[in-house]
Amino acid sequence: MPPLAVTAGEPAGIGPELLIRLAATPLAANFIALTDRSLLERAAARCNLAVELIDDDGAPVFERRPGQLRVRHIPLAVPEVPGQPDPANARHVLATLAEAADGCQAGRYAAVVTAPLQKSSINEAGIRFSGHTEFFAERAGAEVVMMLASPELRVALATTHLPLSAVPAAITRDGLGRVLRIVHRELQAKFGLADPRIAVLGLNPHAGEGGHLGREEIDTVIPLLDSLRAEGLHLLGPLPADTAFVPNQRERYDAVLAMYHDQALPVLKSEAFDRTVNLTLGLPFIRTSVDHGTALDLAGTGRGDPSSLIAAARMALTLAERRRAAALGAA
Ligand SMILES: NC(=O)c1ccc[n+]([C@@H]2O[C@H](COP(=O)([O-])OP(=O)(O)OC[C@H]3O[C@@H](n4cnc5c(N)ncnc54)[C@H](O)[C@@H]3O)[C@@H](O)[C@H]2O)c1
Ligand SMILES: N[C@H](C(=O)O)[C@H](O)COP(=O)(O)O
Repeated sequence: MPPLAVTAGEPAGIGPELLIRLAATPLAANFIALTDRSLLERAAARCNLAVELIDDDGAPVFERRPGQLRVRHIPLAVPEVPGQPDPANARHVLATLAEAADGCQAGRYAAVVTAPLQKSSINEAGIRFSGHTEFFAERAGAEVVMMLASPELRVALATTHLPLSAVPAAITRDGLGRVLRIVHRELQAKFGLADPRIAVLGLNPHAGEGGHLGREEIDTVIPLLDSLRAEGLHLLGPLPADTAFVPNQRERYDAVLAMYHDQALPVLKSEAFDRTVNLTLGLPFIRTSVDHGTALDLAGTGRGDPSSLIAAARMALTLAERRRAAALGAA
């Protein structure tokens, strides 16, 4: 199988140090880091870890031993200062994402795993950018859905990185319908659920309280859910978001569709910050990521927790092996 591409994200964040910690694990996967080699050397020194960096020469990938990391060198514009993102490096960060996406599409990489980047720094370089999810969607020409998943809970988002004031207008019947179909299809394909049960949250408090606290549920969500149920999708809701995550509710669904970013991610991040993975549904390639940001307060200390990156790498490996087995079975 081709290697898994891993990006380092924001050079001044904890990403490069997390890549070094990932390389030190015995995880039975071949990785290729898409970043600047000297950035990784400095990160290894900060972590006090000896990692053998091997320049990628395009040769077939060897069996990786713990402590080894293959590197495709993509140069920084300026050396990093931990904790202080420099917009001069924004194009470097985007070049690593472009190589990851194009390499996955060309079959050079089996999947991409991304470390966190600093969205504000890319915007400060004058480049409009709202996240990896949107970048990869545009690069691949695909309609996608963001999902964050822990071993206990999966949450997909109807809207991602946009101001809260823009959310109600972004919840349309067509858009929500496309999102739900992608989530349904990907729960089948990626998680092996034949008849996935999706709980859809309301937008308003108490799912609109019968129209007294907002009409989006009555005007948009309920008619859509009714029509998708008639197509055979197994949908619950719209459920009031405040109680949708209590234990007896969780038994009723395989995934939740939240209307906006902060409606559901705090639940997941507060209970499983170290084992949640961000994955992009709908792409023609496999992409997983951490559930946290650049942690600028920890960058350079070597103390960032690599658990979410390791979980993301494990999930990417599982999904890539499953995809490969399905392709071989179909051949
Ligand atoms: N996948 C991504 O690229 C991604 C994900 C989330 C946030 N971000 C970006 O990261 C930047 C900073 O975001 P933020 O400050 O809201 O959140 P953050 O996750 O960077 O930090 C929040 C708190 O959690 C701690 N923390 C985060 N990850 C940790 C880890 N692995 N180990 C130990 N502690 C950790 C930090 O030290 C901080 O106290 C923003 O630009 C945001 O957009 C990127
Ligand atoms: N919404 C994500 C989170 O809160 O973890 C994060 O911002 C990363 O999104 P991208 O994978 O699109 O960069």
